[in-house]
Amino acid sequence: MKIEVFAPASIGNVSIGFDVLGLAVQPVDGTLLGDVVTIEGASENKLSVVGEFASKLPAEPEQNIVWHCLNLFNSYMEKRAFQPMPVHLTLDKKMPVGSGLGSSACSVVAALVALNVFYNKPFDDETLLKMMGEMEAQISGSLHYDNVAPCFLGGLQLMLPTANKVTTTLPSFDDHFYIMAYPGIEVSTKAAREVLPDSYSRAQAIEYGQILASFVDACYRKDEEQAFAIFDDVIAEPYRKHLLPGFEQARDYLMAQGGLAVGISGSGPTLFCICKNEQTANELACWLKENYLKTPLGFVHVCKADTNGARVLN
Ligand SMILES: Nc1ncnc2c1ncn2[C@@H]1O[C@H](COP(=O)(O)OP(=O)(O)O)[C@@H](O)[C@H]1O
Ligand SMILES: N[C@@H](CCOP(=O)(O)O)C(=O)O
Repeated sequence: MKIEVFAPASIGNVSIGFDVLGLAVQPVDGTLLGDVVTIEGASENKLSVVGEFASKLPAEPEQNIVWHCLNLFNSYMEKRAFQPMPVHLTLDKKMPVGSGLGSSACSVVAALVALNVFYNKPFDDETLLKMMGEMEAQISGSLHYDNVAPCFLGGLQLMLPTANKVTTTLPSFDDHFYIMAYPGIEVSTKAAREVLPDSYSRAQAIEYGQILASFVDACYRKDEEQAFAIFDDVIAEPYRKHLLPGFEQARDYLMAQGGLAVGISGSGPTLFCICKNEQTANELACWLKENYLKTPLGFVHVCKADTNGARVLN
């Protein structure tokens, strides 16, 4: 039996919900923007890494997060007195690393979903999410679910403060277009977390809470005007924007040309821009290709919300 699982790219934070809001996205042209993990039985555990961005990962398979996922999954199996089997995992690394597109989350989610399907789903979604969070924390230095949750479950996910339920799906603006512009340079999530202040003022806390609450309320009422009226990232963008060459100029241009909102996807350097109609999205995508990309590895995709999340391909 051979199982192939795809896990999509995501926008961490979505500007206004630092560590607590995330949206899965898929290009409208059908490109698979995400990682694919294939699993099959084998005589011993093995990980092969292929794909466009395979060379950007550690050469030793044991240092790949997919290998850590296998070990973690097997330890959960043993705790439940299930006997894990040796498997051959193949990671098709389609996602650039350190991109702000939730690249490590794609590998983590695809690997853990593939393992769970291979063993006929011994673990429920909540248990899998906890495993995914643990793996993401290992890479970025602290626990945040805003990439793994949308990547796994699809759509717009709001992380909850409760212990027994990690995330809930918000009604998203599914008709809108999300332009994703990856400039082709790397920004490490761990390093981009280290530039943030340890504490924020009372005024900043009030502003953050008010903007996020206003957006969530608007999602439920499909009130686009309220949702995007104030879409300011007061937690991360002011401290991270210097890591993204040309971000401020691009944001100002895109907003002046009809973008509804512009922000840093995850910890960057990918920029996202939300548009109401496809023609504007295509025009702004062309401008970003010419003005925001820094190396030949960069790309721009016009996307929609991916409401499916991780899925078996075959
Ligand atoms: N399968 C994998 N996918 C992505 N990164 C991986 C993987 N395995 C190990 N890594 C390492 O984890 C780190 C991921 O960096 P990070 O900035 O968190 O990426 P991203 O923001 O794109 O998720 C890099 O040092 C990378 O070498
Ligand atoms: N909330 C995190 C999101 C990181 O996303 P990534 O795609 O850059 O890994 C943060 O902003 O640190």
